[in-house]
Amino acid sequence: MKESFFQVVSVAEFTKLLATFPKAPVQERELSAAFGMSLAETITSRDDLPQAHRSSVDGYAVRAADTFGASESNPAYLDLAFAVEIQNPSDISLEPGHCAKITTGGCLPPEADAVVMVEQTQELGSDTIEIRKSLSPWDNVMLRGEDVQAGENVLAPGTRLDGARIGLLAALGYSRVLVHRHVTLGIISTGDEVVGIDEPVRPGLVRDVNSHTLSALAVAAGAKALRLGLVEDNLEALTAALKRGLEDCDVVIISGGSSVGTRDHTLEAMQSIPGSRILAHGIAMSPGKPTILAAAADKAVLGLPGQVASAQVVMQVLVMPFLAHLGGHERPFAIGPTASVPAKLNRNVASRQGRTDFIRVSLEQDAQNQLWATPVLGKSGLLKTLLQAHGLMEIPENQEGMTAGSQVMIRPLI
Ligand SMILES: Nc1nc2c(c(=O)[nH]1)N[C@H]1C(S)=C(S)[C@@H](COP(=O)(O)OP(=O)(O)OC[C@H]3O[C@@H](n4cnc5c(N)ncnc54)[C@H](O)[C@@H]3O)O[C@H]1N2
Ligand code: MOO
Repeated sequence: MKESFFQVVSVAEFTKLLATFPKAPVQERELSAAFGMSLAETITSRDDLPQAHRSSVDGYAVRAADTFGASESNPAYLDLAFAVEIQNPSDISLEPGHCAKITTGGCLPPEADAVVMVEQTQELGSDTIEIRKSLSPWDNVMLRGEDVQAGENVLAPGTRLDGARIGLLAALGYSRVLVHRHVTLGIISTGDEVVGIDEPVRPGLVRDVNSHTLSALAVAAGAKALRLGLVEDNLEALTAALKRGLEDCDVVIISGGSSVGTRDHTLEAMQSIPGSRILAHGIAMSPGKPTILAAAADKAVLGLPGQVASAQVVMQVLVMPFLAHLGGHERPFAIGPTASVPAKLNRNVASRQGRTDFIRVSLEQDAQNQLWATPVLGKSGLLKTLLQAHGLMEIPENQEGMTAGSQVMIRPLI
């Protein structure tokens, strides 16, 4: 007789186990190739950014006090002293009653403390400028050090390099950075009935959905995905595929065969790897109960349920944050790849205590911009529920369902 699930853990315990796996090694990379990766060093600014007070408009640098009270009907008149060249800051001080022509990004001359936009001025001859606007000190000026001050620690290890942070590193002159290298996830699909997506099917055969959805989601989590092929329900074949996968990848997922049926060999294949340890066989969650976690040396092997919706939910809730953790991201399990959105539940949902439920929900906005979540209930072997759902609502294990009207947080599906 087959064993039943014997090491069922809570979602929180499973997450803790995932967090024990070491982050990917550190490598130096061109900034242009580091987007989405996780920083492995502290970035300290060598300079003030901007390095000087810079104009944020095209116009005239002035002493703000010279414009006080100026308006369309009562303009101020200033003498044009000189024009500032954008690449060569002027060291000539701006005298009272004078202004200097300046372009966007130009450095303010000494004693100037504001810039009036050209649209609010009129040239009167070649050396007198009519100013029709009263300015406050530092109007239209990007102050020296306003972005970053010299010596400031601007980015911490674990920071994900998004567009804004790539821009900051470029501005600070970091053409190469230390990051955690990409994590490679290998995916094995198992099952005698599972065939390649180019194959014809008949009743009894299904095309391999899981390795395609899981690899797409791995890429969305910042990892590289390697589909390691289809393996029949055979322990030797599955063990051999897993061994090969562990040579080439940081993590291996086996999709299918994780339950306790006569043809479920995932657990045994994991146990066949010398020195491996089964850390969990079963999670107190739905869908996704038949999920397995093993450690082979310091690499993780995950057995995911074969059911298409279950595999995707486990991937989104647990494996994608895990890939982010391995990739070096800070707090990957707390934040996850995407933020949750608040919504109101529009009907009661039952749930069993002692198990975390991830309910698929569709979202709709009403005329008052209130987001309403409707549970999409259905079988985990069908694709339909995920096609109709926009997100997942978590019902914690200590709760017996949720009542209509409750404020809930929805984790968007990716
Ligand atoms: N006695 C029990 N039986 C089952 C339990 C249980 O607690 N006790 N849990 C059920 C739940 S929940 C799930 S989920 C499934 C998971 O089973 P496996 O992980 O062993 O998956 P398989 O049996 O291999 O496949 C299940 C189902 O999914 C289809 N499948 C598999 N791989 C793919 C793929 N790559 N692409 C598309 N579809 C795939 C497969 O044909 C099966 O229909 O266990 C229950 N049983
Ligand atoms: O736990 Mo299964 O993964 O519900 O379909």
